[in-house]
Amino acid sequence: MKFINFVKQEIAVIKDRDPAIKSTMEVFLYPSFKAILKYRKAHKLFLKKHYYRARRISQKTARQTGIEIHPGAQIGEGLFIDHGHGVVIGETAIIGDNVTLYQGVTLGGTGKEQGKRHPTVGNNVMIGAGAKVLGSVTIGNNCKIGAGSVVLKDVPDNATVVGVPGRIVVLNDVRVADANDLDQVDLPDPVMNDIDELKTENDELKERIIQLEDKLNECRKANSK
Ligand SMILES: CC(C)(COP(=O)(O)OP(=O)(O)OC[C@H]1O[C@@H](n2cnc3c(N)ncnc32)[C@H](O)[C@@H]1OP(=O)(O)O)[C@@H](O)C(=O)NCCC(=O)NCCS
Ligand SMILES: CC(=O)OC[C@H](N)C(=O)O
Repeated sequence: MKFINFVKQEIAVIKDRDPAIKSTMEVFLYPSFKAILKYRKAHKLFLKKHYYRARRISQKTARQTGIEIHPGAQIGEGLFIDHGHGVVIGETAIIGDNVTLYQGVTLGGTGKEQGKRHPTVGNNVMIGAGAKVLGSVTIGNNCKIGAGSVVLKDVPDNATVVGVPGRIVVLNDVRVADANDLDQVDLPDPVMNDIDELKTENDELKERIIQLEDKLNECRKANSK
């Protein structure tokens, strides 16, 4: 993409997603602007296997902006990183289009995986301040990851995830019941429920046997007359 088109796109993206911007010129002050511009350059070098030069750009940019994007990460159009401090995007992360990240977001590894070890993030996703998405997990399209969450599992499309570990609280615009909604004192006990059902069944069978024995005795009496 030509530089002028990149600038136009960035202006549109930031004006769309950040109510704090007041004038077009401010776009050049955003660390996100610099970090993404430099990432695109570093990524091209990475694809040509110029790994050292690519890393040199990304590390220098990290020092200047607080945003560390590994040149190997794959990033779609319209990424916006608001504020930026302490954002880390790992080598095998894949980010779709129109994604917003706030400060302190990590798209990182768990330290337990090799190869593809960073998250895949869908389109139109917002990841809140300080959230950590770890491992080769997939965040679906149109998801919101709450500030401060730690997400370790796949998230389906159209979900809001919050907490540590992350849990789905909204799916397809519907509030999802979760462990928080349970009565923590009288938790349901599935084994006890099964035993209760078996007891009831047993009582019914006992009753049935008594009825059949009564009938049998009546028949015997009738036959003996
Ligand atoms: C998660 C978030 C996106 C809201 O998404 P939403 O789909 O509109 O969800 P809701 O606001 O309906 O919240 C759903 C539930 O999650 C809870 N919740 C929301 N955000 C949460 C968070 N970050 N951590 C823990 N719980 C959270 C709400 O209290 C609510 O629970 P309740 O129904 O028991 O009250 C928003 O709260 C958030 O965290 N945004 C991050 C923005 C950010 O990082 N800003 C920094 C700017 S510098
Ligand atoms: C600090 C903060 O909330 O930032 C989010 C966005 N830039 C805004 O001003 O609303």
